[in-house]
Amino acid sequence: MSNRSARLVLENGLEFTGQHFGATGERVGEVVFNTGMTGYQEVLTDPSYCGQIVTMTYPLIGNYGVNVDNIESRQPYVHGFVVRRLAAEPSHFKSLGNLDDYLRQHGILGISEIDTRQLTKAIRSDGTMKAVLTTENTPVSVLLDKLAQPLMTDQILRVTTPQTYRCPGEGRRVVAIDYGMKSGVVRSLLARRCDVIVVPATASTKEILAWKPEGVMLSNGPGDPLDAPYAIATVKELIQYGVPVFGICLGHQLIGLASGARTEKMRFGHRGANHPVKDLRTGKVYITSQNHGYMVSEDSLRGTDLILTHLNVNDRTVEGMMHRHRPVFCVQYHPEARPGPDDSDELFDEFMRMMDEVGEGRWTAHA
Ligand SMILES: NC(=O)CC[C@H](N)C(=O)O
Repeated sequence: MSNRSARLVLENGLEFTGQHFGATGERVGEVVFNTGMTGYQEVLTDPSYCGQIVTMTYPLIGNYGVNVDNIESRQPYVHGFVVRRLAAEPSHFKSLGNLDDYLRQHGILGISEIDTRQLTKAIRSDGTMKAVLTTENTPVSVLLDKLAQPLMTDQILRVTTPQTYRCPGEGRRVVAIDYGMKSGVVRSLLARRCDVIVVPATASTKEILAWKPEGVMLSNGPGDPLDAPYAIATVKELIQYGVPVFGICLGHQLIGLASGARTEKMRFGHRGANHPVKDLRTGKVYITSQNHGYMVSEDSLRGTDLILTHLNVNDRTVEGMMHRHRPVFCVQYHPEARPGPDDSDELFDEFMRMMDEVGEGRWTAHA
């Protein structure tokens, strides 16, 4: 191989050769595709992608460079980044540098000049697969042996905040459980003047309630929700206690599991900025930002206290639920947007109203 070349090898044996950018080395992950035309920096820094190699279906990436505003966490968490063409000379008034340098600084491997259409079609037909991205000369047989090993299952613990911290505000006190939270979630709460206390994923119910929260926010996060039994147990206790709870993405899945519903792995998931979701309560359709590979199974809601509130218009999968007897609701998509549309921003207002109603003793169950 030339010293600029890199390879992406999938567990089904498919091999792509391209040009490397960013860091060098070898890294394994689950290969997934995102269909957003923009938003690569938000994708790179969304901790929900920890453990995954992401390919962008839009063919030109890096064209507006990198800046300090479009980040969703402390650092990029993806295990690799795959693009068709990397823009050599970015142009944007906010741009502070290029993607190549940015990924190198953060130790993330990138590969360009890949037929991302073929790769995406392979993922769509064979489902999400393990893959290895390498700039080394490792023989394919050795790479495939590596792929035979199970992937990590402790992503949440790798990305959650090690310590509790506070983003002060004058308004309602919200404890946000950080399972790998995008900063957009805190930003949306602070925009509503909330006093936000961010706690680690392993925080106990007692620790959470000691803050006397008016509401609890369950964040997005990486991996299979079944790999976090400690989180399912805490969410179950919080629901029983009766504190208002709003869950986003992984938070939604945890509410499902804590209430006796099931989750399952999707064939290739939803990752992009234009997924249509219908609010069954109003009939209104929203264009949503999404990033998930697991979902709550609709048939498993039967017999639980959860009511289906939102459905994906493309494939009719569960996109939102609320609790019959408790002030708890959640969505599988991202009202905090970034990347993607702000259409669902009002869900944060719904959370504010719910906290007011509970605080003033006006909240009534749905049953
Ligand atoms: N963005 C998220 O919270 C993703 C949730 C979960 N890790 C999934 O892939 O389904």
